[in-house]
Amino acid sequence: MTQDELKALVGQAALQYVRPGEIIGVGTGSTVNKFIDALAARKDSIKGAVSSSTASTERLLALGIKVFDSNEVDDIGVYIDGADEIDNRGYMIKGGGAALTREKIVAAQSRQFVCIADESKLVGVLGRFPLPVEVIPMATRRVIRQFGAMGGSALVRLKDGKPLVTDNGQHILDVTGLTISEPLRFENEVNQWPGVVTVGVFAHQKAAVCLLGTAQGVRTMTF
Ligand SMILES: O=C(CO)[C@H](O)[C@H](O)COP(=O)(O)O
Repeated sequence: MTQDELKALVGQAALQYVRPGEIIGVGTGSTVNKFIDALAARKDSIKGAVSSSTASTERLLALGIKVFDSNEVDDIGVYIDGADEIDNRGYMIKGGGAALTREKIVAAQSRQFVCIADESKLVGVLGRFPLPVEVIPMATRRVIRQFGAMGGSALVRLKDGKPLVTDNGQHILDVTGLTISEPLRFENEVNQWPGVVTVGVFAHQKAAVCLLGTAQGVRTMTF
């Protein structure tokens, strides 16, 4: 099976976590796009969605799914999102699509995080994928230096030759050279650096379930 087919497989499998009458949380990325496509068949059974990006919002609206502002909603039953890496404890690196801050907010608002990913995303230790970090532009140089002191190397993510601007008006650093063996401690530490909006380690908002697309079918991991 191709990676695209594995993504479609887990996107479809995630429908089992969508309960009638609920508002669901929807993440961002190519795997979530497969989930949104599958959700179209169930759109009349749910109340609507809270979305983690303008890209997902547009896709949901185009299918006729109501999108609520996160501040309008008290309770989200399930949050479905992809990951750039996931380990066997449910800790993740996210933010490859630059939506990490809103993803963390919606995940924190939800009772259950269901991660959908193809098997290439499963790692022993987090850190192979460049770690996305959303930063306030005036803090960029300082935060780059702080990652340097930790042994990492941070670069500003570019789009069309200019710093990418997130949905929140901020920039993204991609950090390589780190091995994140203690994700909770790492997330706590980096979150305290002035100017860091969100670090792409999802340890406090880790997955409860991962639907992993493999050549043998969907493997369900629970944490
Ligand atoms: O965190 C994300 C976006 O900010 C995505 O979940 C992550 O990048 C995975 O994307 P894809 O499903 O396209 O591989």
